[in-house]
Amino acid sequence: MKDKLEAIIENIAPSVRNDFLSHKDEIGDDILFALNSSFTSAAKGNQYSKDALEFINSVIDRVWEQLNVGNWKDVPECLRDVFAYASFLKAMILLKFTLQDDEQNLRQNLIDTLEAIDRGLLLGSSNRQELCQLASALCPFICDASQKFPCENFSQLELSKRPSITVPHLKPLPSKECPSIESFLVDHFKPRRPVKLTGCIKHWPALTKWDNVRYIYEKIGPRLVPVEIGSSYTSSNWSQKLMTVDAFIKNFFFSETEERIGYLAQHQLFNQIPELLDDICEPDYCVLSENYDDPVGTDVNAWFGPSNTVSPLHYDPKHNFLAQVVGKKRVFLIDPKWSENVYPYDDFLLFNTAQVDLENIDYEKFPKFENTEIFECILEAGEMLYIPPKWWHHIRAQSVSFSVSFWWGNC
Ligand SMILES: O=C(O)CCC(=O)C(=O)O
Ligand SMILES: [Fe+2]
Repeated sequence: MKDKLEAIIENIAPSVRNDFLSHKDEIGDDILFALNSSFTSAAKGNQYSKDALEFINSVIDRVWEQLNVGNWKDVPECLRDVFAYASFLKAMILLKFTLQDDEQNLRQNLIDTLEAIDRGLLLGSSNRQELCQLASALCPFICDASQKFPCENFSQLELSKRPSITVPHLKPLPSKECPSIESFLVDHFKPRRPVKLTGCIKHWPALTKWDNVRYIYEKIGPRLVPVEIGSSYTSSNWSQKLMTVDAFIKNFFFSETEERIGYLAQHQLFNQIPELLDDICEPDYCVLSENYDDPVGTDVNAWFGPSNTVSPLHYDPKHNFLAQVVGKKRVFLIDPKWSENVYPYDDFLLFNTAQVDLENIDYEKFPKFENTEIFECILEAGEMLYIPPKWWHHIRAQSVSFSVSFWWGNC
């Protein structure tokens, strides 16, 4: 194992160094000095590495503070690059310790190393390929092959115990079996009409693999991911925390005492762990676009959680396929022509979220909602829901659920 890890670092370290040296003008002299000297000590792997670790930690702390100032979209790219370089160097230094250290500290050192890499991937923007490669090489050494789980498959876990909510004026959403791209274009994409599609993702390996607890544990268990905690993002008890997938599953799927809901929601898991892309496939319909002159990619997000996660009524600006891989979800959809009836928040952060809560509708406060037409659909594993841009949707998981969303269409 040590030889393999050593070889990987030797192989990718020079390209990381070349990368930050080529950006030296944007990085600034003091940070460049810190990165360079950390690199030199880490490469030597001698007793100076402890100082190098402190040094690089201070760079990481400093950049982390700067990353947390203001709005995320305004953060300069170069700061995120520096965060990635520093994270890689921290991982390199920690791995050098690991390679010199005795077996006793080995696993903990590897866990700390992977945490540094994942933080680099979550907040940084450079050297993604190198960080991903190192992370996936570390994972098998951290997983415990003798780990026991309370059940083999997620779908064996008890179904939702909460009473289902009552919503008036429900209409069932139409469903189609794998239409041609042409008929999907004419009947749904152009007129922006939602539909449930069956038979389109049945070839995905994820459909059989992701229900298996051991598969998920071995593939992504040690990885650090953002988890939303609380009943929904509009509630006052809501927070976000970074934790490993393993801890997330233990605390929020298997624990009998945990009352709170945890949700790995709207996370670009496939950018962080690209090997998961082998298990899924972008739907062919995503070739459709509203503007072919200015191609933009598809945003792929993971939504993984226990029963009863709720995404409250909101809309998104792009076309969306929500593909259900494990478990089932109940979805409510409302045409944008009824937007006034759902009382969108005024707040600039929540402008795409409705004040009307479908879990508990307050008709006195929101009288116009009474006459709103609502489509309902139960999305089962193997099915895919087309949600057109600006369509309001409220989604509640009725079991453990793993979905993948594709936001696409360039509008
Ligand atoms: O599945 C969910 O909880 C929400 C999904 C969603 O809002 C989306 O894909 O845009
Ligand atoms: Fe959404």
